[in-house]
Amino acid sequence: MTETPVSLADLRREIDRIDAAMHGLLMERGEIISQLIAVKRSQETGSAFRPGREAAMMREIVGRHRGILPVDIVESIWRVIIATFTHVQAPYAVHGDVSLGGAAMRDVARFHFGFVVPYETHDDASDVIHAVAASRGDLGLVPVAAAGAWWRALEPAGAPKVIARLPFVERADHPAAMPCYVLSKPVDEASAGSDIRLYSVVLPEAAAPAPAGFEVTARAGAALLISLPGAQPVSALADALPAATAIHPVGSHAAAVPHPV
Ligand SMILES: O=C(O)C(=O)C[C@]1(C(=O)O)C=C[C@@H](O)C=C1
Repeated sequence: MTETPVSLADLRREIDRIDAAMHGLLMERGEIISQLIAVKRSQETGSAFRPGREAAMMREIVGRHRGILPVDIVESIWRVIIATFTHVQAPYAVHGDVSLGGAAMRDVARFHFGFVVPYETHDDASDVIHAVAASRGDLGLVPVAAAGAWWRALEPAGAPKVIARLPFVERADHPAAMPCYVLSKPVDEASAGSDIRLYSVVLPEAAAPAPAGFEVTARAGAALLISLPGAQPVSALADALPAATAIHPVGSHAAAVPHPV
């Protein structure tokens, strides 16, 4: 017996059913976010961002993804959902440092935060840090490779800190690939996801060698930005750098999600 081929109309009815279900679920998600706003207000203070939670969600989503839909789209859709629902909880803007290219920075901002969240450009990291510091709860985007010792402005206790590193999902052909740090006014480490802590280190002189066994994420003369995995205590850094004139925590971020996992 030959099977009756499924008609185009039947397939489109299936697509309509799935789209209606997805839209319904998104609206239901919105209702949960309304409840979450009330719970967060009563339990906590400060910013709505939970970058550690966001990284864990991306890990789950990328880990279970299968099929013909490119993982880029899945990542982008959920980034926009999460960023937009964060904006619904408490409006914020994203400030991008365009010193390494406006197009690449815009791609990073739009891919991860969508179009509802306002995006403003700045000529350098220092301007971004000022904008974040002067805001109620805005985010800054600074390329990891930005010039100068920009991270030194994050040293004072009340100054903005690194709370995430983008892209969350690490793969060779990422569509918004420029590595960037996300800055915000200080949040607690648990919220940021503390897989990797960042330290600003100042060596006694510009020519001094970087400490062996530590990942130097950025360097400008004597100023270093060092990434310390969660397992490595900061005392190890201090021990390796007896001559350092300063070691300051400047934030933390979740480890990237590798893809394929
Ligand atoms: O889980 C939370 O605390 C939320 O605010 C929800 C949510 C989301 O939309 O899933 C939004 C913002 C946070 O950064 C993390 C997740």
